[in-house]
Amino acid sequence: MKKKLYPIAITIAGSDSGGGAGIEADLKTFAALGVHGVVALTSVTAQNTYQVTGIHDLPPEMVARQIITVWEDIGIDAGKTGMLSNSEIIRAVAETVSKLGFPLVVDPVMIAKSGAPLLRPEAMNALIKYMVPIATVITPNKHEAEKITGMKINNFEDARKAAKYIVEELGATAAIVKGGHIEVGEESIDIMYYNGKFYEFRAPRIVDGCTHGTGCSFSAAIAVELAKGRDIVKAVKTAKKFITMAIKYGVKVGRGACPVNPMAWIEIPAMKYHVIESVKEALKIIIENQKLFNKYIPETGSNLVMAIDPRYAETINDVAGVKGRIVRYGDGVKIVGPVEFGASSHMARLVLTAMKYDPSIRSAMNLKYDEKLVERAEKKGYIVVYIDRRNEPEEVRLVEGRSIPWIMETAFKKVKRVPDIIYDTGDVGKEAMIRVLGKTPVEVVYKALSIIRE
Ligand SMILES: Cc1ncc(COP(=O)(O)OP(=O)(O)O)c(N)n1
Ligand SMILES: Cc1ncsc1CCOP(=O)(O)O
Repeated sequence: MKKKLYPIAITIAGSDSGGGAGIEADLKTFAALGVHGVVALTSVTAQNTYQVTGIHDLPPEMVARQIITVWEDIGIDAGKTGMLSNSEIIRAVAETVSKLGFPLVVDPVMIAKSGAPLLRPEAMNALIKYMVPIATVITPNKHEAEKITGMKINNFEDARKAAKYIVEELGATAAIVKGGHIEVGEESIDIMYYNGKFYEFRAPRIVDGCTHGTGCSFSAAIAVELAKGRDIVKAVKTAKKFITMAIKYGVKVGRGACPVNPMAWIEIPAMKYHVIESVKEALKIIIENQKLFNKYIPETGSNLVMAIDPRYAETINDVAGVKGRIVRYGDGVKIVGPVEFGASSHMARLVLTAMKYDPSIRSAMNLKYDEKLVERAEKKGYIVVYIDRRNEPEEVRLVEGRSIPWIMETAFKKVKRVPDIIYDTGDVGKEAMIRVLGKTPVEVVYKALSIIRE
């Protein structure tokens, strides 16, 4: 069968005016995972990260009409439901989806993270009676699974029983009981029952991540993978990876539970590509001027680095640099290895610390200390800071990796901003060094060239 270039996924769900959950989270998820998303809106909510102040349900015929209208022209390969709000909407959706017959992920939304009810109490039975049997996959959390099954879920054994019950007694094809609030440990474990077997999906638990919209985005990601024709197990595996990243790199806005970030899935790889290209572009300028740089490459070698966006940069693995560094070679220089993330330790930590003070400073390079370079930098009006490494406290010296952050912190304290240049004249076993900082590698290299040139 010929593969479709644009698989279509539908979200049948409510709108979250805060942009974190509901159709807003679903459409971001659809786009990030590469399908065309279409919508049947069920309800408009006035909502932010900590409260829901209003709910306005659409007429059930209008919900059904949206699904049918999209189907007739664009087609639907798979769908998901979110907030269905009342029993009339549930019936209209169940009837329409059953007629059209596409795979459906049911996220049995009942209560918002903020605590507001999103399903009327009168609709609980309709949800169990009409939605569960047509679910290809249903994705309840602990509370939702308890409501659907009438069981108490206190551990993974209970979660297994509930998942099996939802499939064997209530008629879903597969049921995933999400482990977010069950036996809280180092991992977040979801339990799925499907085709007579149990499956576990594990991911490291993100302690301080953003969770508003988690259920929406997770179920939307499963729907995407089903729309692409993946089997249920593969679809859930991808969705688990996807949601872990969306929680970890959440959108830190609002006073309540901050929203997940489905765009992280594509934004981070795109950024990494851009960062690598930026370092490479600047390395070309170094090679074009290698005779000038030759004299100013330190014995330990030089590195040129750039970090990804400060919203995402955490460790040296988020900073790209030259593997094996830049070294002196004949009367020029040699770029020893490829540009890679995690290739630099010293300059990467310098930039990570600088970004805490000024997120726009994402790049740096080190040069051999020469007083002429310092003089020229001062003459040019750069902010230049001298650090006396003999003042490095004992507790900093003794801890691997603490010196560079200390140098940056001390320099910042002196001039109340991230300087253009931080230099030191060395200490026992420590080579004297000039560090040039800037927004981009090209800016850093031109800054370096401007003080190297006589
Ligand atoms: C319109 C709308 N739909 C669904 C939700 C639920 O989202 P959230 O409160 O973050 O809970 P989960 O996504 O984890 O189930 C909502 N708040 N609004
Ligand atoms: C600044 C510096 N200090 C010791 S080695 C060195 C050069 C660059 O090191 P890295 O490749 O770890 O950034």
